[in-house]
Amino acid sequence: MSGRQSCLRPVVLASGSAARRDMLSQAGIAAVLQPPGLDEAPLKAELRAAGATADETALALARAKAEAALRQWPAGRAAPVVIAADQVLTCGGEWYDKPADLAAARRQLLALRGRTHRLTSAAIVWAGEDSPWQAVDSADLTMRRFGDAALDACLARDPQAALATVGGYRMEGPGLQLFERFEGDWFTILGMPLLPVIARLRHLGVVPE
Ligand SMILES: Nc1nc2c(ncn2[C@H]2C[C@H](O)[C@@H](COP(=O)(O)OP(=O)(O)OP(=O)(O)O)O2)c(=O)[nH]1
Repeated sequence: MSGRQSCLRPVVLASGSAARRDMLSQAGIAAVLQPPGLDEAPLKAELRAAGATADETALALARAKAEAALRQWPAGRAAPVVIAADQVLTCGGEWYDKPADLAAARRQLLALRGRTHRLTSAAIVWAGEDSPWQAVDSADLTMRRFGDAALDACLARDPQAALATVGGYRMEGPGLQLFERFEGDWFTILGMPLLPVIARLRHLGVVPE
């Protein structure tokens, strides 16, 4: 079969993330989008209070999103292959969440200015096994000591990024101007360790070897 998806099972992306939607689609993976509708905050707080690491937290949240999507899957339809992911931002022992508004995004970016923060992205691929396949990867991103003018220009050019991303920036957009360097996988930064996920889909026969 050509490079078409060969699996009879639908692939579900349990995410409302445009970045995850786009990276799968651009890689030629057709997925049904099913945002999990999960309130992550209480689970994240519980995990942190229990001393979970960023890796453990991102994996647990990704799994919770996959479970939420499976609960919504219509009975009687072919069981899907579910992909879910989560991303955690940490810096100097502090954990950061998606900014609530532009002012919070500005404060958060000022807090990260001139420092290196870590993005930890976890993915779950669940095809009905007792326990799902999982992968977690991190990238370290160093921000310049940018001026207020550069920050305000970035927020003005890409206000959506400030609210749709955990860091308040899009690396593939004007946010890149705030950075000095980064080390790690590009897709991990965008929100999901994509190559291991595609390798898992190959293993499951969803995409050809
Ligand atoms: N386009 C883009 N998105 C980014 C970047 N860095 C982080 N993100 C996005 C990916 C995720 O959508 C978001 C991380 O937050 P979450 O892991 O909680 O996912 P989100 O709530 O967006 O979607 P989901 O929980 O999967 O429904 O930040 C970037 O540089 N570019």
